[in-house]
Amino acid sequence: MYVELKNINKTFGNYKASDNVNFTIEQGKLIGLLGPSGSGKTTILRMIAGLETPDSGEIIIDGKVVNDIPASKRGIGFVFQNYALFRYMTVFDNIAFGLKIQKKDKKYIKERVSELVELIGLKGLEKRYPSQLSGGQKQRVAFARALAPNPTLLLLDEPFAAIDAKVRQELRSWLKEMIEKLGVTSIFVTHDQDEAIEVADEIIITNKGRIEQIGTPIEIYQKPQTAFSASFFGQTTVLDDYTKFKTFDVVDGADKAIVRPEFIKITKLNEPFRQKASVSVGEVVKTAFRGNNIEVTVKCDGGVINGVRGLEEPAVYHGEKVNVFLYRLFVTKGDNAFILENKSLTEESVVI
Ligand SMILES: Nc1ncnc2c1ncn2[C@@H]1O[C@H](COP(=O)(O)OP(=O)(O)OP(=O)(O)O)[C@@H](O)[C@H]1O
Repeated sequence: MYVELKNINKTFGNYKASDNVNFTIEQGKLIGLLGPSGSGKTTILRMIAGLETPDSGEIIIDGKVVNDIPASKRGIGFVFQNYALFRYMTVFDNIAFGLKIQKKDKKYIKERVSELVELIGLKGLEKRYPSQLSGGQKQRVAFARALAPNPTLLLLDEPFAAIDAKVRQELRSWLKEMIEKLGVTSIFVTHDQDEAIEVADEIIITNKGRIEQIGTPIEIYQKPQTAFSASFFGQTTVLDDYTKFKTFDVVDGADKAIVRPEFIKITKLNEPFRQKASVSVGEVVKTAFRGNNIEVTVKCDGGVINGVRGLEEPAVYHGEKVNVFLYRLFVTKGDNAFILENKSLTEESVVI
């Protein structure tokens, strides 16, 4: 394991920003720390960097406990959301900054900076000042500056937050490619689920100072282990009473049932559908064109749910009665989440 946090606690006043945080990260992985505002993501990053001290617990990097090692000696690169470039320094000098502090010789600095300028695709702009760069370019320079001293670990705090939507998209894929190519273990903080899904090899979900779940984006999306991960991730609707939908097991003491649009099949009454015997009938209360599909909101006996229909399927209209079939749902009980599959599907597979 390359980075390990063991029983980390950190309190600010009477607020527990880290509550017994434990996780391990393998070398070369790109990890997303994802959670709502105030859930303790930045605190974790700052403790790893050495900018904040845990009240208890151990931070281990490359097999060594680093709690007592100052930030400057941890060999970590840091990229902040607001670029934090030195305004009165050129691109070259910004990137060279860490190397000058390390007292590297001029020849080495020149070579290293030109290698990095090439890597970030800004060759020819070495003499520009930050004010003469776009947001995306500034963030690339910040990335190169953090990489210049060959850090063993790269920490990025909301690295895309200050960048406008279109460039952000480009920068995300660029960063992912770059980190894969360099193989440097990296942890980035985000509160944006799409960003975490798209960029991270693994996601650590934080909530109220605790770790809710750790896994690949697909694992967390498909198998949320806690009530929080089930409702935080993806576009969800909560049902009033899932037992009104046919062929599901009933969980004693369940609090909520959560569905995602891809768990639902909405069909017209006369449309052929294999599980027709197990559908519920609902009424369309809203339709919205979403570019690559139509979002359809249906009021059923068990609650109001959102599903999607493809653009090539026959249209459904406001006020129309439709069939609704739920493939699966997440049921929460306390902090736990369970996945319930529609029994009509399993029964059918037994028959086959
Ligand atoms: N130096 C500090 N002094 C006092 N309270 C702090 C300090 N740093 C963080 N906190 C508090 O600790 C909690 C967790 O903060 P943290 O910045 O780690 O959350 P976050 O998940 O990164 O949130 P955001 O997405 O808003 O940045 C917050 O309630 C915050 O106000």
